[in-house]
Amino acid sequence: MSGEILLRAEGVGKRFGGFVALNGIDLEVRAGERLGLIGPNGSGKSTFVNCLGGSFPAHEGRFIFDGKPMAGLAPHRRGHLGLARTFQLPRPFNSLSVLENVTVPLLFGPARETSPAEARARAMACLEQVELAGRAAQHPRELTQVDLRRLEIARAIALRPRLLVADEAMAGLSHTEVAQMLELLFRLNAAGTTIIMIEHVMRAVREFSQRLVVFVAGNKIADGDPNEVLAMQDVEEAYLGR
Ligand SMILES: Nc1ncnc2c1ncn2[C@@H]1O[C@H](COP(=O)(O)OP(=O)(O)OP(=O)(O)O)[C@@H](O)[C@H]1O
Repeated sequence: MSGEILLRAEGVGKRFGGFVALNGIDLEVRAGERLGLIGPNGSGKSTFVNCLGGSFPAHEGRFIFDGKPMAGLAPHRRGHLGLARTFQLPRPFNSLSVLENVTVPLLFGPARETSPAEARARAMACLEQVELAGRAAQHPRELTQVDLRRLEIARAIALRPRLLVADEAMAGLSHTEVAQMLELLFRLNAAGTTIIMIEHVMRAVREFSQRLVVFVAGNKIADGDPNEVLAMQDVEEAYLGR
């Protein structure tokens, strides 16, 4: 099921002033894998994803994605290479329709050679994948929380990423909605997308992850089988606060 190494983080470190947000993180993700990344608030999960996506540079270490070092590449170039993410707080263009929200990145993003008609068709296919096609003409403010998160995923998968990082896609959703989002992420994974799930909803992480990584205070303290990792005493103490 899992293949070659798609992403390798080597000694990634990030400081904000004197504060160490990430401390020499080593991590490998295999193609096709479903990886869960958990940790208490402020443990560095989003900082790791921001460094990976190129929002800001790591102070030390490097990311190698699909065999290519990512240092110095702007976020849109990384998107072009097959990296995508969703954000904790969905940030759609509120003045555009749902369909336009997915079309625009295709027209003006790295794949801007796409014609408007092709972009529209591909955007519609993405909306179908996330079961939002029926709301294509609506505006984001008319969407429920779960549909906003579906839209966030549709925008992220528009460029057909090899790796999708879902950053707290379940936050604020009901039990049923969490199940629906899980089903969607499983489907994307089955279609070949490698997924890193950053999540506080433990039920979802347990069900989804083939492997679990734990960050605490900028350090990776565990990396392995989810049940074994969750049973580790320092994970319980640090993460679950016992
Ligand atoms: N741009 C920034 N400037 C200064 N400090 C920052 C910045 N971004 C993050 N931090 C700090 O780095 C630490 C790690 O934050 P990060 O958002 O990566 O944690 P997280 O594990 O994603 O937390 P959460 O689960 O709450 O989203 C926190 O102490 C945070 O305050």
